[in-house]
Amino acid sequence: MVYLKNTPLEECLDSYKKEFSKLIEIDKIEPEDSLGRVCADNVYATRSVPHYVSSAMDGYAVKAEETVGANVDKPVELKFDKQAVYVDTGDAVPDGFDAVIKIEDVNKLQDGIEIIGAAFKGQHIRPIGEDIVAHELLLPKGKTIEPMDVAVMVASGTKKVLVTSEIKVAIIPTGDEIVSHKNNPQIGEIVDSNSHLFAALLKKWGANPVVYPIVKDDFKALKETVKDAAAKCHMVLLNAGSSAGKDDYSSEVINTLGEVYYHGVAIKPGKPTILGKAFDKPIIGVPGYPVSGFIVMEKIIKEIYHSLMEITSVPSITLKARLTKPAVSDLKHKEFIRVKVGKVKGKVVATPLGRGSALMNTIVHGDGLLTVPSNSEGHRAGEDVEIELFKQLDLEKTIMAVGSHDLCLDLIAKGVTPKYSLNSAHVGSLGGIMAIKKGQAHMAGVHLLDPESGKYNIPYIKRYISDEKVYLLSLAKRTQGIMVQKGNPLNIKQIGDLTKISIANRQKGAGTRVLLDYLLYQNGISPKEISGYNKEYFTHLDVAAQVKSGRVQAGMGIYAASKAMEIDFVPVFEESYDLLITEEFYKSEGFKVLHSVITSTSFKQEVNKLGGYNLKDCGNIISIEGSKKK
Ligand SMILES: Nc1nc2c(c(=O)[nH]1)N[C@H]1C(S)=C(S)[C@@H](COP(=O)(O)OP(=O)(O)OC[C@H]3O[C@@H](n4cnc5c(N)ncnc54)[C@H](O)[C@@H]3O)O[C@H]1N2
Ligand code: MOO
Repeated sequence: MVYLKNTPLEECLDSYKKEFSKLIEIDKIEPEDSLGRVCADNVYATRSVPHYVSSAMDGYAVKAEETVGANVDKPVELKFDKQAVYVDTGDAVPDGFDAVIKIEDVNKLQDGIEIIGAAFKGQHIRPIGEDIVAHELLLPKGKTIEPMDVAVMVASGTKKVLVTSEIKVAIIPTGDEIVSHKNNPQIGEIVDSNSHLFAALLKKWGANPVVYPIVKDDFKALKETVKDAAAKCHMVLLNAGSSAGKDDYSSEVINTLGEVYYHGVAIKPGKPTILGKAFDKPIIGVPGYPVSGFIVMEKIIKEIYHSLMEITSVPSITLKARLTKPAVSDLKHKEFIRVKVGKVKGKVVATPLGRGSALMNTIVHGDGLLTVPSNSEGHRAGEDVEIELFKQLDLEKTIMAVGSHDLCLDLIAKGVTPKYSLNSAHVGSLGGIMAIKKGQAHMAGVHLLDPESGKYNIPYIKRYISDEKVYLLSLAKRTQGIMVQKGNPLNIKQIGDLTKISIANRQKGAGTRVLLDYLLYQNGISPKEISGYNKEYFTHLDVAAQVKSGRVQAGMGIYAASKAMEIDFVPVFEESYDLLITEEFYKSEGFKVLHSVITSTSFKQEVNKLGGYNLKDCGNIISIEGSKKK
């Protein structure tokens, strides 16, 4: 079967947008009801603000020329009514008066005031139109109305504002496996989260989403639903069924009702997007994977929506950052890579996150997008790139943690919020040490056993970080063990038992993998004797999930992960999970906040609730001097 074409994004958008005339329906509404709506015409002020000469302070209106020469040695006296009139802030300044002296700067007498300083003409006076002048342009056509826009319209006399009618966008979730979030999903069933994502985005943009009930993979049912949606809405989004699987009907349905212009856009994620037209309306097939859906909404649907509504797009917030890891890309697609951003040693750094189109967490925990154009193979680590931020970030208040993951880090993240935000990227203990060495992180979670000395972390830190002083904060002693299926049906008791079963392992450089290697070595077992030794997973929870699913019978990990996955645990070893900290971060305010969280009673209580941790040394810090440091 011939798969989809791969048309460049800009080419698709340019020609597709031209297919549709602008939506010219207009509502005339009161300004107070207009928040989030889009101006269908320029809005001009009908009244100046302020519309009379007013006092900016509580005090006395005076005539500037009568105050000339006043000083401490020669105070000037001004009589009430003719020379000085009391005014509150906002009061009209009487005719003939041209300055206001603040009440605290006058000495009140029986029949007037005494002043010890001259007032200049216009002092503390707000002239007519100081803020807004009648007939000036308040809001241009195409502007989305914000809270202060409502206020200026009301203040400057707008009685009715012309806004573009809210566009109705149909969202049709499809797929035999898709169920409502109100159901308890069975194996093979997937909760419809996309409809909620799309509806929320559309609402944020000011559109009116209409979510249809989930439609099964049935050509006729799908066709009827699209027909109904096109009759009732301005645009139709068909979700999933966009690729070329046996039950992927979106393209066929659109072609039957109208025409498919493009099937396959050269972007990643989002490749199988379908741009079509039926009944003169845009009918768009959005890919099923949630991140693909998000990118297609942001990069395609938003553009089309803005074009139909003649909305002026607000440019996104961008920032230059240095990549901590390579971001490779293929030549065929424009790729949108999610990244985390932080500031370490005065440099803004960005760490690429997982690429999977199903990974919603990369949007939730990510800070922005790195766009790699087609015809580019991407970027090397250390290159400066531009990041499009999801939201404004306070980089001075961001703590970058790169290294091994532990559930305690999530509790620390909760504890430092809202003063700071903890950004963590999981690259294993060794990856964390290297990130500290390269100045790409403030701290790294580490738990690496040195097989020769039997000591944790310090030998590795000394080996890899030789030219600077760093600090090691003891977080917890963690019980590492063998995670097994509930009830331990295979009666696994020790490392030797792993030779009889299949396991899931951690990635190279992960402390848990180093520990497994050490224990295998001590027991005289070669990794080759362990089935599944080369199956790599990035977190304890990933391994626990493999065990829970029954795909493997065991995996090394921490107690808390087995507890979270409701499987069983055979304790084997107590290891040190520490935080490696740069000197710069150690001396910062952020570290003080972090340390106070770690040593708080509430943090310790929460860690103890997770189980499998010993906190006797928690919070202790040692410094490690680089051997090459002069
Ligand atoms: N043989 C090929 N298969 C696929 C290709 C390909 O090139 N060749 N492309 C992959 C890419 S890339 C994407 S993206 C997806 C697009 O899939 P569809 O749009 O056809 O959607 P489905 O296959 O039905 O579902 C994919 C995935 O998304 C989940 N999904 C669907 N709807 C929802 C929803 N409402 N809420 C949450 N999640 C949803 C669905 O369960 C699947 O897991 O195709 C690849 N395949
Ligand atoms: O296009 Mo898919 O959206 O790459 O995952």
